[in-house]
Amino acid sequence: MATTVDKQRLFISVPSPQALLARRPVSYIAGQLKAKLAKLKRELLTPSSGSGGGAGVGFDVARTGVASVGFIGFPSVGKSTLMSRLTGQHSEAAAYEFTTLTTVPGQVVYNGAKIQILDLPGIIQGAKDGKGRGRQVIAVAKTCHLIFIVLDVNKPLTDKRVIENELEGFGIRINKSPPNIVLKKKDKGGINITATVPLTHIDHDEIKAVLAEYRMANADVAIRCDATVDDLIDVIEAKSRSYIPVIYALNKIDAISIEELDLLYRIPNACPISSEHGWNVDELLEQMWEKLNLVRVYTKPKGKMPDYTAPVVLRSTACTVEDFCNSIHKTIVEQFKLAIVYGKSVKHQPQRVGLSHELADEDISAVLKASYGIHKGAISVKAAYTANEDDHSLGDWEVHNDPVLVDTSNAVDAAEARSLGLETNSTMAPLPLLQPAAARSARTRALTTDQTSLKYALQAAA
Ligand SMILES: Nc1nc2c(ncn2[C@@H]2O[C@H](COP(=O)(O)OP(=O)(O)OP(=O)(O)O)[C@@H](O)[C@H]2O)c(=O)[nH]1
Ligand SMILES: [Mg+2]
Repeated sequence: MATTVDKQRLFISVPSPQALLARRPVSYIAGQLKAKLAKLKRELLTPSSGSGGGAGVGFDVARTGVASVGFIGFPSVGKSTLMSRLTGQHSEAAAYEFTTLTTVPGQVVYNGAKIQILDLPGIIQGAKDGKGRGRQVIAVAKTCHLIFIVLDVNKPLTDKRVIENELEGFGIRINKSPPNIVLKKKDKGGINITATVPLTHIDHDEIKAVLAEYRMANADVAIRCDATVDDLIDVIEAKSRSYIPVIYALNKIDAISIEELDLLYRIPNACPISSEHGWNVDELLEQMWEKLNLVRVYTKPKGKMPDYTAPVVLRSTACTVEDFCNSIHKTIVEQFKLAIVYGKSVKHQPQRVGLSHELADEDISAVLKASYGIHKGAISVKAAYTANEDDHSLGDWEVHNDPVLVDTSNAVDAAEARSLGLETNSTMAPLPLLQPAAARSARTRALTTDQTSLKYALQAAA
């Protein structure tokens, strides 16, 4: 009898093989729970057929300029006052909360770049969970290239953390770059984890738990940073994450002492300002420029100094010669021959480069198109254009930046050519901007910048 009881006790105290298998290390369970939570959060924030987290009516606005900057902050911290100060665009500002109810767009031109500024309604704690119109507001901020978190220096600094949490909870990663983790799904072979640095925040069980939660049974995971579970989840959830730089605009410094101001300067990525008085707004713009990381490319007409007044501004993520050409006119790439570049992006000054070359800030670039050679007949046109005469901006650009080269020495009467503003020597001098009337003249039809005339010139020369 006693033996039976003992057997029963033994049976109860020893778990079954299935239970043993099911038992997982604590880190596995922690990873599983974090992954489950991240999935649920994403489902909550993903708009389901027209409702939910997307930007609603009056919130999303047409994007203009090369980059956009959104203002996020509690109500009445001075966002609209700052907007009016930076752009000259009036945005209603008042001493009561929730003065701004929709997105108010404006524009600032800085270093030749047109930057869109979006004044947004104030948000409150719980915004990401749908309080107020918080989700719509943060959804607009999530599509911006830079966010100004505007804080009132008279309010507790804990407000900064609250706003950061709201943005983080919405998938915005502040002043961070994507974690250096490469995840490759496979068809078979199980999970293969390699790490090039010691992992102090995560172990293999946790990684496997997260991958299992996302139904990844076969994958290569290459970790090249001391990653956390959240980093791994961010890589898996990459589609719903936005890595956006942030500047903390610490507003209303007119109401604090110099000693307090000194303390504010210690906060990283912060800029103390007074939008009402316009104090230190210049520094804010400088910081904005640095964070936006834009690339200015100056165009250079042949035989002339580069045009420093109107750079072509590109984003650093799309700054190849092809992007440069496309930002001027999409037809340029079709006729592209080579670009001559001076500046930081090239080893030799100047250097001939192709479409895939990446340009650097303050580079100087001249684009050459495929040449048309007409050696018979009256006029020799070495380079020609297909610009539409009606498209004035393109015509201007082309003539100023890649001028038609004309050898008029052997055919066109020197005096007549001079009266048309053409060079008459044989050195293939750049052709100045042609007047439409002159362009229509029969004698000079071949010299116009439109395609019809070019065809005529080719026929006449044949
Ligand atoms: N002392 C001081 N007051 C300021 C400053 N900037 C704004 N204010 C005042 O703060 C109040 C709120 O300004 P708004 O610009 O309307 O604030 P907001 O953040 O746009 O507010 P909501 O649209 O409600 O979210 C107004 O009474 C402004 O005059 C500043 O630099 N110093
Ligand atoms: Mg406002």
